[in-house]
Amino acid sequence: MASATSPSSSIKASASPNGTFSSNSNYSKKPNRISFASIINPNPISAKICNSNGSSGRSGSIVSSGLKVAESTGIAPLDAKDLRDPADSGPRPTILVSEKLGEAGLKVLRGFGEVECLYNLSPEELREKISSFDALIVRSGTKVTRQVFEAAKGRLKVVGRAGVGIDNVDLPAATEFGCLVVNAPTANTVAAAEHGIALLTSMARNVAQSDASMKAGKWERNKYVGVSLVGKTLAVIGFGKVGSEVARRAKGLGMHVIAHDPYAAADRARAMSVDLVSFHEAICTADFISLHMPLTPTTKNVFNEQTFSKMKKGVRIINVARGGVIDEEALVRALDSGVVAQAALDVFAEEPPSKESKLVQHHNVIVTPHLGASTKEAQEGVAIEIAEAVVGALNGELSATAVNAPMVPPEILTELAPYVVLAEKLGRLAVQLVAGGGGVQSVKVVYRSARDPDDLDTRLLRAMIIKGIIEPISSSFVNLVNADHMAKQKGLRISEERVTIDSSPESPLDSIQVNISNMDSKFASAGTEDGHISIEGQVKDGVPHLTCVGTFDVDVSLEGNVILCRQVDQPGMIGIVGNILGQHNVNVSFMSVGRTAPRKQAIMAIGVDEAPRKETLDEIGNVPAIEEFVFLDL
Ligand SMILES: NC(=O)C1=CN([C@@H]2O[C@H](COP(=O)(O)OP(=O)(O)OC[C@H]3O[C@@H](n4cnc5c(N)ncnc54)[C@H](O)[C@@H]3O)[C@@H](O)[C@H]2O)C=CC1
Ligand SMILES: O=C(O)C(=O)COP(=O)(O)O
Repeated sequence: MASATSPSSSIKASASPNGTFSSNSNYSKKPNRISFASIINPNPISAKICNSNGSSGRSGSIVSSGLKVAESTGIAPLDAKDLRDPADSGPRPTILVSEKLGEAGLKVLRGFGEVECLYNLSPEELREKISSFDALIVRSGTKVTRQVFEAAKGRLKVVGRAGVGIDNVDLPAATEFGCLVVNAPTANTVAAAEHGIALLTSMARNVAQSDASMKAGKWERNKYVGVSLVGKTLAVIGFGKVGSEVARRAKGLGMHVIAHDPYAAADRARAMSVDLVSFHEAICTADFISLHMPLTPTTKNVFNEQTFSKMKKGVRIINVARGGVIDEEALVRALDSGVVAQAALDVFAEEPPSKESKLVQHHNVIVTPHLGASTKEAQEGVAIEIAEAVVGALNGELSATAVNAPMVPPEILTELAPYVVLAEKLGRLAVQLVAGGGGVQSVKVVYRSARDPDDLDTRLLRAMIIKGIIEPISSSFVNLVNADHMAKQKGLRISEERVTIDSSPESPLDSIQVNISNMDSKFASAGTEDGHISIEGQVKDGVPHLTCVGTFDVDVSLEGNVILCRQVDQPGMIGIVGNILGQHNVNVSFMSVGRTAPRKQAIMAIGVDEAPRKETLDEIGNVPAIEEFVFLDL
C-alpha cells in the first residue's frame, strides 16, 4: 500500500512557526499587505486586495483581470469618480498625507480612500498613527525611518514621495517590509531648475542683500556691484532632469556650460552643446557650480575642505539639490577665506537649519527654505503624479515610478501575466514535493523561449517563484518588492538559465522549469538522475499547466489542486482512481498519464477542484497498483 504523502501534514510539523500550514493562496490570511501576485493573477477569486481587518475591501471589479491591471500600469490620468466601484462596500484604504499636498492630488486620493491630512506630526506621533494607514504620502520634511515601518506592523503598503528625492525614506527598510516606495520624478523638474536660475542670477547681482539694505533705509549702490554671467563657465554637477534644464537656461544667459555626471549619456550633453567633464575638471575650471545630484552615500559631503581647496578662487556655488552633499562647516571656512565668493542655498543638511547657523547668517550667502519645488504649477503636478501612483499601487498595479521594485512596462506585464501565475504555482508545487517541506537552499530556474535572452525580463517571474517557494513553508509575506531580500534572508539561492529554443517568438516563453537541488522528494518520481526535484510548466490558452514531473511528461491544468500518482501502467487505472474520487464527491477537472514505456511505470496527474479528505486519499493509496502518490495544494 502506498501511503498518502500530504504536504500539509509534514510541513505543519516542521516549518511553520505558528504550527499551522499556511495554505496561502487565500491572501486574506495575510491581511496587511498588498500582494502583487494576487494582483496579476487572472483568477478573479484570488485577485483581491486585503484590508487591515482581513476582509478584501477591493475585489474583482477593479483588479479582477491581470490584463486590465497591466493595461493601466502606465500612469494614465484618473478621474476620481471612476476610482472605486460604487457596489464595493468594503472598507476603503486609508491614506495619511503628512505634508502639504496640492488639492488636485487630494481629490484623486479622496475618490479612492479615506484621506487624513496631518501636517507637522512629530516622529513619535507618526509612529503612533502609522499602523492605521495603508499608504503614507510625504514630501521632504517627513523622515520615514525603519522605526516607522516597524510601527506600521505590516499595514503600510505604499509610501508616496510627492517629489523627487527619496533620501528621507529608509529604502532598505521599506524593501524588507515589502512596502512599495513610489515618487513623483517629473512634475517639479522645471520648478527646481527655475529656482536654480533664480538663485544664480540673484546671487550674482546681490538682489537679496540689496533688498534687505533698502528695506533698512539704505541706498548702497557701490556696495552691491555684482558679477556678470555672460561668458562665465557654469559647472552643472548631476546632469539629470533638473541639471540639464538648468544647463539649457544657463546657455540662454550666454554662459559656457560644462557638466559632470558619471552616468549621463555623452550624446545627450553634446546635443545641448554641454561638455561632459571629470569631477576634477568641473570644480577646478568653473566660475559657478550648480549642484543637481541626489544625496547618496557617495555624494554625501562630496563638497568638502579638500574639494573647496581645488576650486578657482572666487567661485560661486548654487545648491538646489540636497544640503547633505556639502560639508557645511567647510563651506563656511571657504567663504571666510574667500575661496568661495558666494553661495546660494535652497537646501540644508538639517532642515530647518538652526537659527544660529553660521552658514545661513553669512553675509555672502543667500538662502531660501527649500523652495525649489514650490510653484503652484509644480505642486499641483506633483500632487496628481503621486496620487495616481499611490492609487495605482494600492490597486496592485506595478508602478512606473517605483523606487524599490522593478518597473515593468505595461506591454511586458500583459504578456507575462499568465506566466507570473505559472511561476508562483510551480514554486508552490516544487516546495511541497520536498521531503519534510523545508530546508530548500538552492533553486535553479530554466526558462525556455524562442526569444533572445535579452528580451526576457525574468524579475517578475523569479519573484513569484520565490513567493511560491517561501510562503507555503513560513509565515513570511513575499511580494515583488521584497522577494530577492526574503530569498537572501532565508539562505535561498536562485539561479536562472535562459535557453533559446526553436519555436514561435510570439509568446515570451515556452516553458518554465523549477529545479530544487540536492533535496529528497516525498514523491520519488519527481526526482531526476542528478538528484534534483524537477517540475516544468507551460501556459496553454492562457492557463498554466504542469507539463513535466521529474522525467515524466504529464499535462494537467494548474487551476485547482493536483494529485500525482505513480503506478504500474495497466488498463483501468484512470477508472479506478476516478471512481474513488467520484464516490467521495471530489470533482476531477483534468487527468493526464505520462509513462516511461507501455505496461511499465506511469505517472497520473489528476486535477481536482476540492481537497480530498484523508479517507479518500487512503483509499487511493490502497489501490495495489499505486506505488506512491502525493496531494499538492495549490
Ligand atoms: N530643492 C528642491 O526643492 C528640489 C530638489 N531636487 C533635488 O535635485 C536633485 C536632482 O533631481 P533630478 O534632476 O530630478 O534627478 P535625476 O535623477 O534626474 O538627476 C540626478 C542626476 O545626478 C546624477 N548623479 C548621481 N550621482 C552623481 C555623482 N556622484 N556626481 C554627479 N552626478 C551624479 C545622476 O546620474 C542623474 O543624472 C535631487 O537631489 C532632488 O532631490 C529636485 C526637485 C526639487
Ligand atoms: O522633489 C524634491 O526632491 C524636493 O526636494 C522637493 O521637496 P518638497 O516636496 O518641496 O519638500
